[in-house]
Amino acid sequence: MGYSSYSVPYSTRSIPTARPLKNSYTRAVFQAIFIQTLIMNSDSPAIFTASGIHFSYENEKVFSDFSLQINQGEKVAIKGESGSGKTTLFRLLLGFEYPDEGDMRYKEEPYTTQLIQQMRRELAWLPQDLNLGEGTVQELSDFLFGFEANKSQKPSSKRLGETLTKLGLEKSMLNQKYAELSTGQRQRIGLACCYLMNRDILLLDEPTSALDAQSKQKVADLLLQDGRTIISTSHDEWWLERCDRIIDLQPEQ
Ligand SMILES: Nc1ncnc2c1ncn2[C@@H]1O[C@H](COP(=O)(O)OP(=O)(O)OP(=O)(O)O)[C@@H](O)[C@H]1O
Repeated sequence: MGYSSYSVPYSTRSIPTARPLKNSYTRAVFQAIFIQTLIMNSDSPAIFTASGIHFSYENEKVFSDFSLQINQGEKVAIKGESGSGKTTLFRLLLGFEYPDEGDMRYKEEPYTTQLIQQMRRELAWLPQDLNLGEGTVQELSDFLFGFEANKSQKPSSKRLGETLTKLGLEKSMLNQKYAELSTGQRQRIGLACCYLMNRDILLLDEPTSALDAQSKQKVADLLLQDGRTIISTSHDEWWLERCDRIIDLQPEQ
């Protein structure tokens, strides 16, 4: 079975908001600003363009004539039933898989080895089952920001602690063993590191799957409020409602 996609038009979605709105005036202003942002986004340059993609694993057709475009600054969520190809789509965007047919572009340039390397330096990817291994949260951050590509963004312990606080975690968690934390705590630590890498594009696999309502709100406040391009996969209606656009991977009729 192959999957095609459609995007839910903005007009049928509720206006996303990450903060409670105090009164109708605030709401009107916020909506005006938000609608303006959408209009600006529609003119924004394309970051990823996939046209007429066909992709199969050995015995499994995943995409058949699949196309999408994601523009700079958009907050896009990819949804679809289990096995519909969300992770595979990420792998295609990241250049870990190659389409059997079709055209993949990053910033309007066709994929080449060199372009894929450049693209990976310009984005941060948070996989769903992030296993950072042994060590304290501080040690793991030191490890991640020890890579050549991340060195220039290495946060001080103070900044790292402050970011954890913004996500509802205690600063003292820096000294705790990562492996001994809860799934939701680990998820927020991954999100904090992704955020601190300061890349223009974030690919987030199920960013709120293990979080309660309060923690989700903090994640949305941190990640959905700036001009970065955010592409996420999600089954979470709460998160989907707060993204600008949903790409729904639908089984072919
Ligand atoms: N490495 C692989 N080799 C062969 N088939 C694969 C491979 N990875 C995924 N598949 C198959 O491709 C299809 C799409 O898988 P994918 O992991 O992209 O779906 P998904 O939407 O991310 O699912 P989930 O929501 O369960 O994570 C599935 O039928 C899966 O079995």
